Amino acid sequence: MPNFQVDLQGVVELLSHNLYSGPRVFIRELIQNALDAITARQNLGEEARSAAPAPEIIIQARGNSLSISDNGIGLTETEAQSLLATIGASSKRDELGLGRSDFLGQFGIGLLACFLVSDQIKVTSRSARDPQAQTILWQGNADGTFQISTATEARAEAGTTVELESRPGGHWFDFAQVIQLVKHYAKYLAVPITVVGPEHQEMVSQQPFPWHEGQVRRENWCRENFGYSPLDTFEISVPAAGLEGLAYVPESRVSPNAQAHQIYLRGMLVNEEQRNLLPTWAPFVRVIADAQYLRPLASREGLFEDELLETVRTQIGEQVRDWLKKLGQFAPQKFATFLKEHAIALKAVAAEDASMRELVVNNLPLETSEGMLTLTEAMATQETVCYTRTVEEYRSLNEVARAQNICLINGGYAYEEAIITAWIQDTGADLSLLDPVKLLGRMEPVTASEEAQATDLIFLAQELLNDRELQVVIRRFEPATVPCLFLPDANYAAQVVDRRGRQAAQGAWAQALGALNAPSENHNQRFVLNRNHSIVTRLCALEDLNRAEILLKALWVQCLLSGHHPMNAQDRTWASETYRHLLAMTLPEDASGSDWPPNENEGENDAL
Ligand SMILES: Nc1ncnc2c1ncn2[C@@H]1O[C@H](COP(=O)(O)OP(=O)(O)OP(=O)(O)O)[C@@H](O)[C@H]1O
Repeated sequence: MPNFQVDLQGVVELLSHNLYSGPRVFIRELIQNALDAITARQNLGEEARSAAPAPEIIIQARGNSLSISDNGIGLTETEAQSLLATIGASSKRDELGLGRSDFLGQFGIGLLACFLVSDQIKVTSRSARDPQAQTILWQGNADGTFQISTATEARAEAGTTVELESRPGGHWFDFAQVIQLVKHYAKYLAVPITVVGPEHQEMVSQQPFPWHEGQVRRENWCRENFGYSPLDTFEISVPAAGLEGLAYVPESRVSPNAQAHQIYLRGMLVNEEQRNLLPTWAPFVRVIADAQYLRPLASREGLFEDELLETVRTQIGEQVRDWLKKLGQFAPQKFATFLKEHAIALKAVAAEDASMRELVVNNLPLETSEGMLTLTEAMATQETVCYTRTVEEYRSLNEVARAQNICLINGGYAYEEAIITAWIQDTGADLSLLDPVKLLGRMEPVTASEEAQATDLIFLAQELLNDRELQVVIRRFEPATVPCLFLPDANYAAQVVDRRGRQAAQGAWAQALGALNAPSENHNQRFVLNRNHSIVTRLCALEDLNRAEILLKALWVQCLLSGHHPMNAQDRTWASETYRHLLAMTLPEDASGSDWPPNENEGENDAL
């Protein structure tokens, strides 16, 4: 049966454009092969291991050519024939064809990356399996041809050398370039790598990972690599994945995009921007870690999403929670800074994640009518706790709610209502949206004679405010300094949001939204006059209904302004009238009161 034909150039094109981030990955693939060969030699057994020289990798960067030598397992002629020239063939898979966890390679394509920078790959190798093994020379070409022969010059030791020739004008094999690339991928590798240049040489691997360093160096690493000073650092470890690492929490808030982790596999860099290493609820932690057993993607530039990675995420998540707990217990000042700096990120996550919600609810103070309190503090110390959906509603009602022994929480800031409602669902806590009717129910009714005295006034106010579809009532409530109160109904916040949406919408959308969401008729709204306030007491006794009307309009306007409620055209006109009356009263000729109230028709539509 005929075999498939392979267009090598087509395959190399495919790798370079769809798999690898760029030609520079050739050096990573070569180092990984050298490292796997050293591991394979160590796997030969105790005897072979003790007879083998100390592992090392030497790279010669000569500008127009590059060679990399290892003293690993080497290749026999048969192995070279079957493994080097067959795309997809690899010696690093087990009997079931699965990648073996002690090797970095498994796909059998890595060596092809060399064709991204060279038209020729020359491999000189001597196998460590057989002391009598000959040195073989395999030469593969970008046009898809290859030759294999016995090398004219025998290697003294087992191992492999791969040589590449630069294309005209190529810069990949310059000494400085090679040093930079090797450092990038392999500076933490345990095996020594020496890069030899035309004039000097440099040892570039075997740098300690930051978790093997003292605190000062750990922090410096963070500044140099993540670009910020850490508020705190803690070690992480997931034995099931052979993972060790260091987690950094920034001193001040960082953009969510900064949640990119540095991940290494057995000392080789896989990805500097790994995203799925931590649970999404921990955007305030950035990690550098090295793992033995996580699986890389074929591109080797990310991690394969499997059960082990899921375990890593869960266990690192638990370690972040432990760190938070300890920080709260033993470093309250740092913990406070953490909460302050990362409040928005914490709240965003808490709206979705129950465990983060617990942390936020127990530790993040919210604005309440009793001062800054955490949700659990408010629930533990206050008899009745309610929340508002908007900042405006909170501002207009917090003093009055407080006086009626209701602790009011401002749920108008980002994520707060979502956290509160989710927490009520989690715990069944006795906490609800403030119902203005309930607030009204807590106010003291006036006596029958006071009610009778106020009848005309209430009737007049009802008539004046006819368009607002509200009920005017009179009660006694604290604080006595508040003469009146506008109590929107419980859906008020939703209406405000709706209204803002309609105002922001343009053209046809505005019309469509307007038709769908026409302002609803609302008879649950109340305008409450406070009989405890001296002006209201005097107003009830006032027989001059002209004056009463002016004062009622002024009270209404003041009530809207102090509660940050929206004003319509009529409210604005009344506001102008009120100011005009005030100004007229303060002028010397009007101070006698002879011309008071001033003529209603003068400057009717003047806006102040
Ligand atoms: N330095 C080396 N020493 C010994 N054998 C080598 C060396 N380099 C490559 N080989 C052999 O060539 C095979 C193919 O290498 P290649 O880099 O293409 O794929 P791989 O390393 O097996 O898998 P991956 O594509 O995941 O890197 C390897 O499996 C290995 O057997």
